[in-house]
Amino acid sequence: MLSLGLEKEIGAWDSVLLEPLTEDNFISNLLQRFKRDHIYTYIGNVLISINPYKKLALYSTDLVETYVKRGPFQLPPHIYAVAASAYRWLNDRNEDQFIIVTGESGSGKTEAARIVLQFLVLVSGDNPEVKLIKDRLVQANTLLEAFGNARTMRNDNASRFGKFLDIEFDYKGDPVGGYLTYCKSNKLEYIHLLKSLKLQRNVEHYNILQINGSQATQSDEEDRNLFIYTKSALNILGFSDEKVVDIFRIIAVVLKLGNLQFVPCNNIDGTDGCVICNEYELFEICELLGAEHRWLQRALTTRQVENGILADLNACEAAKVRDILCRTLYSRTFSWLINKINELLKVRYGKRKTWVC
Ligand SMILES: Nc1ncnc2c1ncn2[C@@H]1O[C@H](COP(=O)(O)OP(=O)(O)OP(=O)(O)O)[C@@H](O)[C@H]1O
Repeated sequence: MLSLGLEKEIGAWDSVLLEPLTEDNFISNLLQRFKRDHIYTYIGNVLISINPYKKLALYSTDLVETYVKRGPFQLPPHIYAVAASAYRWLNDRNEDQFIIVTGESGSGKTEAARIVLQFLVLVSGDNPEVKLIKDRLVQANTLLEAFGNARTMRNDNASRFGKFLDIEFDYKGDPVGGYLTYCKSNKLEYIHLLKSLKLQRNVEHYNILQINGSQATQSDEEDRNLFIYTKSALNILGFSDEKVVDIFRIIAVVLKLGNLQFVPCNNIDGTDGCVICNEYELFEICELLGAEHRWLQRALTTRQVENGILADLNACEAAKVRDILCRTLYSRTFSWLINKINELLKVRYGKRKTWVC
């Protein structure tokens, strides 16, 4: 069994016990503990977690069991203690539970929510029906990250939306379904972020790997695995192969649309117009969409001024139209995906209580 290392514990587990309780003492207690890899500290019944940005031996099945058996504050602060306490209240007192995870970008919220979900998977029942629901909850989370997270300056896996995962339980404390709600933020709308979407890296690197095979770097390998993982999550959630291909086709269209470049040109009548300088991309997009080339070209470079009369867009306007099309395609695909996931997670029979994370 993983040692709890109680003898190595340092500082105050609970900040409210600090004497005197000043900001300086509070920070230096957190720092002292963090230096010894004690990333968790309580402040009353709130858990403070400091991102270690490295793998620590803090999570295991044995430790889950230990925290399930013991009450809060009997063991060092841990996210398992929070999850165990919520699970206990849910079962023993039949009360709905909320776990609110908050912090700045890169502070470890996504990771914390994932650890809580893993905890739930380990402590709840194992009959085939429950197992199926648990698999779906975990895969739903994987898909949300793949489609809704992107690499930013601060975080390789930054969420571009806020989310509520509502898990519903039966009277035995086993999950019977769930419901995902996401708050679309502007972050998901910014087109330049599409360039760093995790899925893009996956799709791109997967293609590169297909061609280059053995020359894969470690990060290519990682991206390839993520791509395969995402694909298998879609399959586990019950998306048909045909639907999976459709989803990746739309992602490819969005990425290729983003590559289109418009160069200014002058029309005979003296007005500004533009042409697409990398037309091969447009041909590929049309092939993926099953659309006719001249129609898409017209839609991107002109606008209707009156019934049947078209006016050319300048290069800047055309780029805006391209971006709006990308954004709309991506955000509708994302909403469609969430709706499909929710259909799959829907409770089939009477629920008893709720846990929201
Ligand atoms: N408990 C942890 N142990 C080890 N590494 C961690 C832990 N929590 C977070 N990390 C690391 O920090 C990175 C950023 O964490 P995470 O994505 O959870 O942040 P976040 O708060 O959800 O950010 P955002 O708000 O931008 O989505 C993770 O990819 C992981 O590498």
